[in-house]
Amino acid sequence: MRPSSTNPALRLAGLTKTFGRRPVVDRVDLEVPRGSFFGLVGPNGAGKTTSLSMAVGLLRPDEGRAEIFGIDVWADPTRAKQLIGVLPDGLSMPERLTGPELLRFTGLLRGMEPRQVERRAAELLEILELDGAGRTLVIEYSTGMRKKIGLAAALLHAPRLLVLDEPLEAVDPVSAAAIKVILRRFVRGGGSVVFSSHVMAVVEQLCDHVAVIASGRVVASGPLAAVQAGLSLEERFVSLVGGQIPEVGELAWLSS
Ligand SMILES: Nc1ncnc2c1ncn2[C@@H]1O[C@H](COP(=O)(O)OP(=O)(O)OP(=O)(O)O)[C@@H](O)[C@H]1O
Repeated sequence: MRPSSTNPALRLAGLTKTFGRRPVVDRVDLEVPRGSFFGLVGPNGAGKTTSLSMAVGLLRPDEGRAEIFGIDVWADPTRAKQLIGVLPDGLSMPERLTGPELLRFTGLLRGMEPRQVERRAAELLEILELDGAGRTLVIEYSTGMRKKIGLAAALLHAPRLLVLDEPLEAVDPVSAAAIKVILRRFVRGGGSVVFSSHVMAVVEQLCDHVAVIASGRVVASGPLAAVQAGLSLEERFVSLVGGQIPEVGELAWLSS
């Protein structure tokens, strides 16, 4: 099975999710072109994680569609999920396994050949500097180590699209550099990446496309330079989202 050659890597159309009475994702339309490095930014609670969860088949939308290379994620999840690697927020994964065991488990679940799993797992553990923790259970991992093993699990089957929720959060600078190298190489090799981040500098450094989401709506989307509109991404973000630095003068008790 080959993904159709004309469809974007990811297309969200009218994606909507309501919790309680409030739509937290409100008719989101988004296109991630194939071969792009796509950044999704937005304030806390904007709906990034909820959108990405619906996009990859982890959370059922109330309305709208999510397509991966033209395949409807909710109508044909098996085909769609073969094409993606996902690093979800919060990362629920089997924790009473070591890193190598977790990758073996993931690879075999994906139907991979055991020797291929071993080979790729060893390479990923080494480049992500997790090989020294070969006997440590994932439950004992630090937050950054969990991100890294989650990323390794997402990469193992060589997907065509990576969907990553804050992949660099809590990751040390050396590992962050390794992750950036891996992701750039993945895109150079024809893969597509969409990731959420709060770090505008990282998005500017890595991405060729970006979307800004606020209160569940996409307020800007397209090639990075077009969205920036001559400003830094941070300035543009603040102007789009309408943020103001809050008054903190009342916290007098913080002064000694
Ligand atoms: N399961 C849930 N039940 C009720 N409300 C939820 C649920 N999941 C998310 N929300 C709400 O939906 C809104 C969007 O949350 P979401 O996690 O998608 O935002 P986000 O943009 O990823 O935020 P952050 O940048 O802080 O991670 C928030 O107001 C959140 O409280």
